[in-house]
Amino acid sequence: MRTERVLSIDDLAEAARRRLPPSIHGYVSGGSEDHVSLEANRAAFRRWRFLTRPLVDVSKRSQAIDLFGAAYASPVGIAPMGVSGLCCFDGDVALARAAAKAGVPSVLSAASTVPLELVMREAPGTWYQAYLPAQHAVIDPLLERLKAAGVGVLVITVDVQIASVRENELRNGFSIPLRFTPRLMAGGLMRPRWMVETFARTLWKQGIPRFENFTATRGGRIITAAKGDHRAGRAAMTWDELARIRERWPGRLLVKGLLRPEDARAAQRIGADGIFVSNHGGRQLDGAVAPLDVLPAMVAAAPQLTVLLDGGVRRGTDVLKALALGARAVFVGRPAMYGLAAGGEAGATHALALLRREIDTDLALLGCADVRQLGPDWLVRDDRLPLQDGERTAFIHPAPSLKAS
Ligand SMILES: Cc1cc2nc3c(=O)[nH]c(=O)nc-3n(C[C@H](O)[C@H](O)[C@H](O)COP(=O)(O)O)c2cc1C
Repeated sequence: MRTERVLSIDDLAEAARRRLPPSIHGYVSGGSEDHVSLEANRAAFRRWRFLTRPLVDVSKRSQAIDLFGAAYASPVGIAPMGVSGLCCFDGDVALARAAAKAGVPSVLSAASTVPLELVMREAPGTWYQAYLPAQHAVIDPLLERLKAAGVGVLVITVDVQIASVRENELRNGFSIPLRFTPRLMAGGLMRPRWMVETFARTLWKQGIPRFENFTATRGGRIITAAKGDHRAGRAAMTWDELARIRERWPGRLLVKGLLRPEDARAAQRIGADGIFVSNHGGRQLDGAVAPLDVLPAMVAAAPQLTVLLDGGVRRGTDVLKALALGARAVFVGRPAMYGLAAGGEAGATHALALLRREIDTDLALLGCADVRQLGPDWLVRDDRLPLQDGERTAFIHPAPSLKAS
C-alpha cells in the first residue's frame, strides 16, 4: 500500500476491498439485515455542525487524554474485532502493536487467534474483550487467566446474545466457524496477494488457526464448529452475573454494547468503571439506535462512568463531535481492519495516523486547543438551524468541565 495515495479512511476502505476476497471483505464491511443501523451510525454524525471560534490561540494543540490511569496520545482506540487473522497474518498482534506504537488503547477480541499472553507481551497494556456465557465454570478460570497475563482492562460485550443475521455473509458463503466453500476459495484465487501473504503464510506458520482466547483453555480450530455453538450460554447473561464478575475482577471493568440510559445507570450501580455506547457497528440488532444519538443521555445518566463510543467514526470531525457530546474517547473497528487488510501493521498505523492528523487540523480550525475543552457548546444540531442569537446550543446535560480522569 502506498500511504501517500491513501488520504482518508474511505481510501483505506477501497484499498482493503481490492486486497481481500469478497467474502472476507463482506464480513468486515457488512452489517446485519438491511444495514439500517450501519447507515444510521454515519448519518448521526452528519446531523451535527460546529460553531467555530477563531481568534483564539491554537498554535499549540493537544489531543492527549487519560483513561483508567493511563495516558494516551490520542482519543481514538481500536475496538475489538474477531478473526482479524483473516485480513492479515498475525492480525491480532499487528493491531495491538499499531495501537501501542501510536500511544492509543486497543482491545483484543475474545474471538482472536493469537494467544492473549503473546499479544500482552508484544503490546503490554492491551485491553481484553470477553464474550461470556452465564457459566461460572467458564468465567472464573478465564478471569484467573486474564489476571495472570497482566490484563488490566476487561471489556464484556453484551450485545451478542446470539448470532445476528448477516445476509451478505450467507450469500458469500462466509461463516464462523469458517468453511472452505467453493465461493470462499474462488474469492481467494481472485486475490493472489491475500492467498500468499495471509492464507498460505498462516497455514504454513501456524496451521489452521484456533480460537485461543474465548475461555481459559485453548479453543477449537476456526473451521471446526464448537460443541454446540461457540456463542452458547451468552443469551442467559444478566446484570446479576456482571455484578458477580465485578466482585471477582480486580481490574477495570467495562460493559460494551449499551444504548439505554437505565443500562448506563445499572452499569454504574454494579461498579463498572466504564461503558462502550455501541450498537456493534450495526452488526447485531438492525434498527438499533446510533450510539451518537443516545450519547448525551448516557453521559447524563451515569456521571461516574467513563463513557466511550464506537460506531461510524471515520473522520477527525466525528471524533470531535463524539467528545463534545460527552464521550471520553472513541474506538474504531472497520477503519483499523481496513488498514490491516490493506497494509498489515503499517496499514493499521496509517489508519490511526490519518485520524490523528485530521483531529489536529480540525482542532485548529475549530478554535479549540485541547480535546479536553470540548463540550456541547461547540455544536449545534442541523434541525436547530438557523440559530437565533442568544439561543442555547448546549442541551440535555451541562457542559462538562475539563475531562481529565
Ligand atoms: C470485522 C469485525 C469484527 C468484530 N468483532 C467483534 C468482536 O469480536 N467483539 C466485539 O465486542 N465487537 C466486535 N466488533 C464490533 C466492534 O468492536 C465495534 O463495535 C464496531 O466495529 C464499531 O463500528 P465501526 O466499525 O463503524 O467503527 C466487530 C466489528 C467488525 C467490523
